[in-house]
Amino acid sequence: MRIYLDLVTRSYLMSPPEHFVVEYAINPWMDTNAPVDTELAVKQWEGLRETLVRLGHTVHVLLPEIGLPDMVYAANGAFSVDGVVYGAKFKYPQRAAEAAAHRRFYETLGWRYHLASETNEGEGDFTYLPAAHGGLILAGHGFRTEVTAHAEAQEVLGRPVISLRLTDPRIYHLDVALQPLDDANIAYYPGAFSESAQKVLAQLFPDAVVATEEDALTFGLNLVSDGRNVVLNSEATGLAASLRSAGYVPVPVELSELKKGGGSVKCCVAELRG
Ligand SMILES: CN(C)C(=N)NCCC[C@H](N)C(=O)O
Repeated sequence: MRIYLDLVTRSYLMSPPEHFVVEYAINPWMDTNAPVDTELAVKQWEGLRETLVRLGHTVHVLLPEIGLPDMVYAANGAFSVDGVVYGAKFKYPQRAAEAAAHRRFYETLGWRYHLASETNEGEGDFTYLPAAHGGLILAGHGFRTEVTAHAEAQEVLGRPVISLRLTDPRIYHLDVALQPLDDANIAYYPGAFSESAQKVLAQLFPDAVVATEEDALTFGLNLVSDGRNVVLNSEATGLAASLRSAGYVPVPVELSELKKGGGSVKCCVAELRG
């Protein structure tokens, strides 16, 4: 039987997809000719927000802005650890203005905000495990975040950063390939990483839930876990079964419209680590 030591109430930031459309293509999932149902996207997003609230968590809402259709992917706006925020600096100009909206939010909370010099996409490519090896940041590079941002994040946040190179363009952010399940363990798909990164992950996380390519491409790993409940895309039925066998409680949600922009559960949810 699994004992849920890490189960605490968490705080999240989400931004509703009121202006969500696919009018540019900056990742392999985006097709500007495929119709998007914005109303359905809002309904599905609301289902995700309600799920997190029902599980006992706090969800703050960042007002969406006209002309920033990807703002719904709130995880990409910053990365915070212990009330210190490393701001995003987006790779593509289409998303650049989102960083300022996130900055205003964190400054309202009174958190210390650091403006990044290096290109990075917040929690898209950074994650934190407080109880792994004394507190470890895992960071992806290869498609969006520059590896130089990993060193900058380590300086700003004062935690060791493990750099992991991503190699599959369909899996262009770390949070499509790997997510923490609790404060010390992860689920990940090895095939998304370089051989060396795979060795590093196997060494650091011998008890990880190892996912398949299908789990990753159904955006199953783009999950939000509170240490017990794992909220994940309803298409990822294989990963849900693996998580259940490992002692977690999968909580499927439908987010088909937001997959058209190249994201799912985790992309829509920034964790506020105060
Ligand atoms: C899980 N992923 C990939 C995220 N963390 N974010 C989704 C960003 C989608 C946006 N259209 C883009 O391409 O930037």
